[in-house]
Amino acid sequence: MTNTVEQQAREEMVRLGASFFQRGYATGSAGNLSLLLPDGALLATPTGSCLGELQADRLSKVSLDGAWISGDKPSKEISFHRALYQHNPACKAVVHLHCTYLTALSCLQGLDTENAIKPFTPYVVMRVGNVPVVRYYRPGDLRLAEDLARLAPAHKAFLLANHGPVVTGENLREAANNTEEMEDAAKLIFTLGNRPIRYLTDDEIAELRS
Ligand SMILES: O=C(O)[C@H](O)C(=O)COP(=O)(O)O
Ligand SMILES: [Zn+2]
Repeated sequence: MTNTVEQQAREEMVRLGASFFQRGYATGSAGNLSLLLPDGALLATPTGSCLGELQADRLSKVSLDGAWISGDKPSKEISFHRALYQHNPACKAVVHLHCTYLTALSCLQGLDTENAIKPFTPYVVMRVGNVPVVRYYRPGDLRLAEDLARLAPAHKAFLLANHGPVVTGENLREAANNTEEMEDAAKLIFTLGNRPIRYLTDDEIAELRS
């Protein structure tokens, strides 16, 4: 019987997965979630699982160095989740989705690889700062983990080219909120289309970061 804190973490992952699925942020078996447990192990969604149908007692438990401890077989992308925890101590949870607008953004040519979401509202800056783009690799390729490990010390959120977002947080709820804020920003980008945007000035951005 897992302890109360772990059991609550399991139930929160199931609840947030279901919320993402019911609101259309996740479909089919796309996406994966993880969080850092008090004992230093990771709780993660099993490979091939539907975020809308997670079962608390079947969630994958994995050590930070990658040993499969219990539950169903972990996500094929557990390597990039681990890389984020190992290279950014502030990272306590990771959300990866194929949500529509961020995935569409990830497919555009000519993205600024330093920051895919040029600030035009305050919220992405306030929540996650710049969102670097990781070049395309097939899902599960270990080079995703290598590239994210390099970016992790200085970033909280990332856009995998032609794939979708990877977003961290100090807990799973914050990583989810950060993800949803980014998806709203991406939706605004496509809503605004070719209309001239008044981007935030450097001073306005600096003020948000102070
Ligand atoms: O987000 C996804 O669906 C992953 O990119 C993927 O390919 C599936 O991986 P998982 O092993 O089901 O987490
Ligand atoms: Zn994916």
